[in-house]
Amino acid sequence: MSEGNGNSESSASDGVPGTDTGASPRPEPVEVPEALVTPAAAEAPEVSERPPVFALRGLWKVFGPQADAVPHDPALAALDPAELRARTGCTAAVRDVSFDVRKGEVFVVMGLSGSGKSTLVRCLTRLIEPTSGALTMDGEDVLAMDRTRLRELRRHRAAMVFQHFGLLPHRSVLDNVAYGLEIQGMARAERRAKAAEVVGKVGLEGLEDRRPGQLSGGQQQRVGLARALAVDPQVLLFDEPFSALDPLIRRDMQEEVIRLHREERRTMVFITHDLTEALRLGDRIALMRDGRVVQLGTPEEIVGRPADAYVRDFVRDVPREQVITVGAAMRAAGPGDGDAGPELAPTATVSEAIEAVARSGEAAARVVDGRGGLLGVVDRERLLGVVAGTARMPETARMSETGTALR
Ligand SMILES: Nc1ncnc2c1ncn2[C@@H]1O[C@H](COP(=O)(O)OP(=O)(O)OP(=O)(O)O)[C@@H](O)[C@H]1O
Repeated sequence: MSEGNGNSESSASDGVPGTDTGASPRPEPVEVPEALVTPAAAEAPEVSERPPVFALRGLWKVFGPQADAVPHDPALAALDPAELRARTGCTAAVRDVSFDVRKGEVFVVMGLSGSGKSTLVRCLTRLIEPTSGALTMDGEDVLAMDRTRLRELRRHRAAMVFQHFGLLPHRSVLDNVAYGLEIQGMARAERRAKAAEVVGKVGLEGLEDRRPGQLSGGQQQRVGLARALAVDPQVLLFDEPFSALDPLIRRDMQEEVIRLHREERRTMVFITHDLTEALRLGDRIALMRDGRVVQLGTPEEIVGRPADAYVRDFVRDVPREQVITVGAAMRAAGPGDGDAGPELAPTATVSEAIEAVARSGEAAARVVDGRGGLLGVVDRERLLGVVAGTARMPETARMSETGTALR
């Protein structure tokens, strides 16, 4: 068993026909989250300015007897999932997907069961072989890598954290954490020292000598996370790591990921079918449906400006005021706007602005930059418009960055 190369690990839906329902069901209502502010947004440089780690262009993964023909035949490529299956026996799990995962971001792949999330993320390290398209990591052609180079990629550069922790039952926590380093050939003393360091990082001090069976689910997942971190990969890939955990533990683990990301700024790709989790963790979210990326954007963009009726329906129950910032909701300042009302940074949420305005008794809040310069104003009407879903969010360059737009 190895999560280093991950070959023995498979998600519940891998290879399980019947998880593809063809027609996409309606999304489940979301749990009402407390604060959905993008975790790294405030301090990080613009995501669009960072170099890509993974770059995907026109990537396809088709399962079935005529797989290779589908991407190259416009008539077949245009069929909906049910028609494609009926005509060819094939499932296009990933359809013509293009995007960049940028250095230091938490890139969330979200979608309902069967939308292609696991297949897509497994294609990144060729645990599943893409059918066609282009894929690079740090500019290097992943599809041209030989076995040795691929193994290196999986062991050193991109580590996977799975839902089923894949821990070795007869080994201690410390030796489980050290496992990836052992595969890399690191000497025992050195790898145990490194593992001990990482155990501390994920809050497992004192449990080093326990066996996995003596740990709770949350603790086991921490071991899985520590094992992936121990090899110091450039990218962490999470495949629904927390979906088996109960809600409170799950929340703890999400906080853990946010904290680790704040500390290390490691690039993370995180699969989830849970919108609340996606909004909480993601710098950007790729929302998948039937193998396609139907929208790619920040949580604020997805909630504030859904690309189509499907996305709108998906985010319908999200408390918009907790996601949308005053930077997006503000209007230009007019005469007399400059001197009254509380001051807010553009990254403050509408919810925070409502509270600030209510406390101040003023009619509006002023949105100011770091030096106190007035950027705009959010008045009561604007704030209510966001809550009611009637406010129009401004178009930004990043909002138009969908998979297809990149080609
Ligand atoms: N080995 C396979 N052979 C045939 N079809 C497959 C295979 N693996 C996945 N599929 C199909 O590809 C589609 C996408 O599956 P995938 O597991 O990537 O979805 P997912 O979004 O990760 O779903 P879940 O959230 O349930 O894990 C589904 O229709 C699935 O049935």
